[in-house]
Order: sequence, then structure tokens, then C-alpha cells
Amino acid sequence: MALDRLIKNILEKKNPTVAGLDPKLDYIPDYIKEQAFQEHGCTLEGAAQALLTFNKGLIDALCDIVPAVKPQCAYYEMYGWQGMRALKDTITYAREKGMFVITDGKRNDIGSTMEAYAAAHLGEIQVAGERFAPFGGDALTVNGYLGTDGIAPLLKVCKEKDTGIFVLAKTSNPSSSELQNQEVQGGEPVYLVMGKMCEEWGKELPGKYGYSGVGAVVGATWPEQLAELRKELPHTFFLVPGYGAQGGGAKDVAGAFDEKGLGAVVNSSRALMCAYKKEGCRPEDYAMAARREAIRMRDDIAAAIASV
Ligand SMILES: O=C(O)c1cc(=O)[nH]c(=O)n1[C@@H]1O[C@H](COP(=O)(O)O)[C@@H](O)[C@H]1O
Repeated sequence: MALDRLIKNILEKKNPTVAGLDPKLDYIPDYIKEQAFQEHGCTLEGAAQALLTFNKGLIDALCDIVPAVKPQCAYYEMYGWQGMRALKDTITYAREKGMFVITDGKRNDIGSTMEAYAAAHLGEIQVAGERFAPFGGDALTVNGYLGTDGIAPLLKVCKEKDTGIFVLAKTSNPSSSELQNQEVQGGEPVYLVMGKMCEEWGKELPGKYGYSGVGAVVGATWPEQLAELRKELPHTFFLVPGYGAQGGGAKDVAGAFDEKGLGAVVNSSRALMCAYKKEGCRPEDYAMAARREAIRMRDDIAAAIASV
């Protein structure tokens, strides 16, 4: 089961974190952009090349200490099909380096359309008898708002191709409470109802560590809900974004973990990618600055889990 691979990586590296690869040109050091523009012009192609070079530097610097990456599709779509090629190349490169790849697409639609998303991101498509894995990620973030028939096609592909999903439950943004905290019949908030649906969907993808292949996204900015959901959803692994740039800290995420120190992977994107700016070090050292930040994050979270 796919999330077993993520958990194995986490155990081996003793690090329950994921590096978000959300590259914008503004974040990328000038020397990388200049070289890409020289080779490909000041074009979408040039921008896409800069993204890929930047990502590869980060992956090289992080792959021995960080178990996973999470490229967010929007930052690649922004640069057209050239950007989407950089997404595919980033996924391939990270997987070659042994990292688990969570493609952050937040996809959702009716069943037939979800089949297409599932094939694109988690499975294969056939062209005249030849099979291709278009993007080839290990897991995909999805929105479960359309209910079971929107999720079932993903579960089918996850089973066949050993991939997984993370379903939005309680998102990190300030307005997430407007809908997600609404109490529905029986008095349960929507995020808990969604979490319980993940538990149910996950029965189809059991894993050897007790967590299923259907994870839930719960923001680091909501420590109370993280701890509540950890108790309520014993088989659901959490993807926890909102650490760092959005204000979440190690103490906030400690409640996401079980008594074995498993159960969640915490994402940081901007705080890692832009660590060199905060440190004020040479742009050429951006990847090493990200590594230093990743080590700080790992150690802070380990200390917070130990003190619970
Ligand atoms: O699914 C996600 O990853 C996600 C869910 C959520 O509730 N909040 C959230 O910030 N994210 C993503 O996590 C990343 C957070 O980035 P930073 O705030 O820069 O660390 C972005 O890629 C967001 O799109």
C-alpha cells in the first residue's frame, strides 16, 4: 500500500516532514534564471527550465534527510504546458532519488472525470495499446466534497497501481471554518464527517502500519482539531500543511502524531524554498539553506512530539 512507502521513508529518515516544491520565479536565485533564459529565452520554456533546475537543487540537498516532496500543480500550470513538463520532470527526478511524491492537485469532480484525473496522476493511460504513466506521483491531494462516487475511481486506481490519496478535511487557511466547522445533523463538524468518510474509504486500502491509503489533509494552523481528529481517525494518516510561512509551529503539529510518533507528515514550502533569503546567505547556497531549515524543522518537531 502506497502510504506504507511514505511511512517507511519517514521511519528510515526519522523525519515526518515533506518539502513543498511550490516554485515561483520570485523565489528562484537570479543565477539560475539567467542561465535558463540564456538557453531558452525569456519565455515560458525559460521559466519552466528555471523551475526544474531550482527543484533539482533542492531535491539533491534534501533527499537523504527528507522523505517526501509535495509539488503543488498550480505553480507549474502557471507556466503553461512547459510548466507542466517541469512538474512531470520534477516528479520523476524526486522518485529517482527515493523520495515519495505527493502531487498536490486538489482534484475533484464527478466519477467519470475523476477517472481521468486518477489515470493522469496516479495510474496509467493507454494509447493504441501502449501504456503510459502521465505524471507518475505516489499520491494525490483531492477534495472529497462530491462524495463517494467522486472518490471511488481513485480508490480503484490506487489499488491497481499502489498509489494513495489525501482528502481535504480541515484546511489550513483562515476561512476554512466558514464551511468546515459547520455542524451537521448529529452535531458533528463537517471536517469530522469528512474525516470519518476517509476512515470508511480507507478500508479498501489497508496498510501494514495501521494507516490506510486514504489520508486526510489537516492544517498545522488548527492544533485543537489536529488532536481531535488524531483520536477520532485511528487509521487515517494526516498531511499537515501550514507549518512555517502560515504560522504553524512544532507544538501545533505535535497532536497530529500517535503514541509511536507516526500518523502525520508535516509540509513546509516557502520556509524551505526561501530559507536562503531569510538567512541572508549567498543565493548559490539556496539548497544548503533549505537543508539547514529542514533539519531545524525535523528537530523541532521531534522535540515537540517527545514532550507530549
Ligand atoms: O493540500 C495542501 O497541501 C494544502 C492544504 C491546506 O489546507 N493548506 C495548504 O497550505 N496546502 C498547501 O500546502 C502548501 C503550503 O505552503 P507554505 O505555506 O508555503 O508552506 C501550499 O502548496 C498549499 O497549497
